[in-house]
Amino acid sequence: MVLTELGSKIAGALHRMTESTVIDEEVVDQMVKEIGKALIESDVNVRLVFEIQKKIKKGVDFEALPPGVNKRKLVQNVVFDELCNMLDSGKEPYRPKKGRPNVFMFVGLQGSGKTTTCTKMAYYYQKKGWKAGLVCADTFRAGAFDQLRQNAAKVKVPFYGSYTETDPVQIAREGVEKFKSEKFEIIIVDTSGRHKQEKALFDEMQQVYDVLQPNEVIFVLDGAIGQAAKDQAIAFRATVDVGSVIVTKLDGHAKGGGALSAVAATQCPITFVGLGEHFDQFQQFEKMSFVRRLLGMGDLRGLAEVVKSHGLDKQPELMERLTQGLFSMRDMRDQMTNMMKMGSMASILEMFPGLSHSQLSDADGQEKFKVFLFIMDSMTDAELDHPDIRKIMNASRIARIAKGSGRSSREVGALMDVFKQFQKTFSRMKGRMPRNPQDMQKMIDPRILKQMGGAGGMQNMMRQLTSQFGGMGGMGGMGDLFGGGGGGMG
Ligand SMILES: Nc1nc2c(ncn2[C@@H]2O[C@H](COP(=O)(O)OP(=O)(O)OP(=O)(O)O)[C@@H](O)[C@H]2O)c(=O)[nH]1
Repeated sequence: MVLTELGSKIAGALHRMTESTVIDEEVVDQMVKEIGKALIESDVNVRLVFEIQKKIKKGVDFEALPPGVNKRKLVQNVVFDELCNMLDSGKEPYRPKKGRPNVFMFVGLQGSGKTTTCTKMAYYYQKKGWKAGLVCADTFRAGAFDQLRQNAAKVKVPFYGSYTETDPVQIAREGVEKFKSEKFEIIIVDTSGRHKQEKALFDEMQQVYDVLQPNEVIFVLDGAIGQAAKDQAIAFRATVDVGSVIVTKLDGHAKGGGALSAVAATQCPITFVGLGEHFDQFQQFEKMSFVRRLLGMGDLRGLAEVVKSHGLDKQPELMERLTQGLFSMRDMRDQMTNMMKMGSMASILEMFPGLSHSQLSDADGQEKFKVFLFIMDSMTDAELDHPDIRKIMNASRIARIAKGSGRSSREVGALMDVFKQFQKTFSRMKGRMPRNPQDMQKMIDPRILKQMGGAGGMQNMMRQLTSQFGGMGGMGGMGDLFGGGGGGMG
């Protein structure tokens, strides 16, 4: 889970603020204090935290507000914006281009997760239909060749390396030339992360860089180091032209907020984050999506990507029913089976509005899901297909299912709770998503609409969203998120 603790603390502070009967300066001050404390605990630089606090307070200057403004919404929006600003590097990373070679050189200290991340990125692009290849130019660490080769084999990405060649520059050049000649589009070069001396490491990096002239140098950074990330990023950038950063190990590390904000402060865009050891525990980093997930607001864009990359959008019947708010236990079983194939559940669940800070997010989703699948295997067809299984559940059914699956009645109850959450999420989708820009316009607060550049700006945004989700059902618009018509996640 991405920074669960930080997210739930900030979301908690916001929630307490919105629950107050009157929203005045005192209430906002308390919320700002709590948010600051949560950020500092996540190792965000103290000075930056003070700045954020000041900006939030300035942004919610009640005295300057015209009457009738919804203070709760305003405060929420200001906090959201300031968190996004904290993660904004202000620079755009290199965007690979289809149909031509895009060479990425990975740099980073040993143990940062560089080799794993090379594989994750190759796999990420391969799943999206790009022709990706991996080159091992780490000749210093004895096991590096085998590690990358085995990783590459696991995700079925072509690999280039040499057991015998000791010159990293030579291998990098040969590997990249080979992949270029075979019309590979994403060519990823893993370089060494350690040397006897730091200078030797930086010299080697520079030599590989000079020869390859990569399209982008990606600096891989361990998120667990918190705000110390700033010095590391600056040191690497002083040697090679680092274009972007991938922050790893954001799963379960309390200091992740510090690392992310520190990197942004160096004006290096973060492109992806690593969320576990699995090759698909890897997500594109986009500040607004990230903050939405952090605060438990869900992330439609990320969800759309997952839906698409796992072919869920190609199950029209299911999608049609989901968008009508119909969701049976069998549907949940099918989806859990699909999701099990993808590694940890946590990163998927946090994309669901309302599930982000749920009981499932903290625990190891995989293990819990296995138990749930055992339990569902002991249900009858009538139970699995019932439009609302909770209506027919009673003590004797629960006891029968528990006995049949070898689990406890409490675990059957927990499954029913999770089912309720899924059902709630999907029923919220029902009929909520507008099908065209005009409908959407009516739903949006006029001040926010103004910020979006008025009706024209919003239509532009809708068009962008349509093209983003366009391949998912052919009908266009976010209403097609799940391939069906009319639904949405509001
Ligand atoms: N929890 C977690 N572990 C990760 C993540 N990324 C990598 N790791 C683990 O971190 C450890 C080091 O990763 P490597 O990929 O071998 O690191 P490296 O930077 O290539 O190391 P050198 O080759 O020695 O330079 C491995 O155990 C990885 O499984 C992540 O996002 N989350």
